[in-house]
Amino acid sequence: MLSVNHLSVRRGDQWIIRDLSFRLEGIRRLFLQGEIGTGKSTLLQALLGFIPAQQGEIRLFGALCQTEKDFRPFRGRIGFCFQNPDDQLFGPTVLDDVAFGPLNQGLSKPEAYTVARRQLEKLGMDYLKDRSVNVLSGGEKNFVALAGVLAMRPEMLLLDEPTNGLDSKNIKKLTALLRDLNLPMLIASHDSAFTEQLADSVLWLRKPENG
Ligand SMILES: Nc1ncnc2c1ncn2[C@@H]1O[C@H](COP(=O)(O)OP(=O)(O)OP(=O)(O)O)[C@@H](O)[C@H]1O
Repeated sequence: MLSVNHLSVRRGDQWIIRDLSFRLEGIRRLFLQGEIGTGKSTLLQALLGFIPAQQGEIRLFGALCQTEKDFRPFRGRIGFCFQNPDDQLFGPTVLDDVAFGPLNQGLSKPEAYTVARRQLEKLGMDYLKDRSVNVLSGGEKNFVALAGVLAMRPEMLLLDEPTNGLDSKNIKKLTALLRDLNLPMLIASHDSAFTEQLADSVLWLRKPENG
């Protein structure tokens, strides 16, 4: 489903990821951990082709992805939540935002809005549906961004710090929700309790030698 072989990624004049290899197969939850700045977000973005890799191989669903164009057909099959949900919410309302993905996938307007409403209900967020995305709290934004991603029925999830802005009750809710999804997922998280609850395995990132 996802395989990474000897991947190296540079940002500016610094190597951020050096010679990294791993695979994500089956219904597994692989967590990315490491100190701040060790490249967790960089890796997730490289896996979607948003940041180019200098060396190594990324395969999505078996296909070798090298240029940005190679990644495009797979982005609709992979649900990605950015570390900052403001980077992916554009509304205007919560319901419009969640319906945007299904509309883009070719559903009719009534179908897309039905899917969006159901997804918000599943997350217990339907009470937000008519609100502007600009007035949501940080935690609400996280859940709405996740609803938008799940409404597209992804085959794999890449989540960047999904517990940011959530209180313990909502971290529990998110944990249960992700466990019930039965999807392969790669999750960057600094939250050790959340990781312990969900991770099948953990990949530790370290700062590479630069020079
Ligand atoms: N656009 C950029 N240009 C140059 N360097 C960048 C850029 N974006 C990030 N970096 C650097 O790349 C390194 C890795 O950043 P990244 O955000 O991937 O780390 P992270 O492990 O996700 O960190 P955190 O745990 O704080 O979220 C950091 O040193 C960061 O300063």
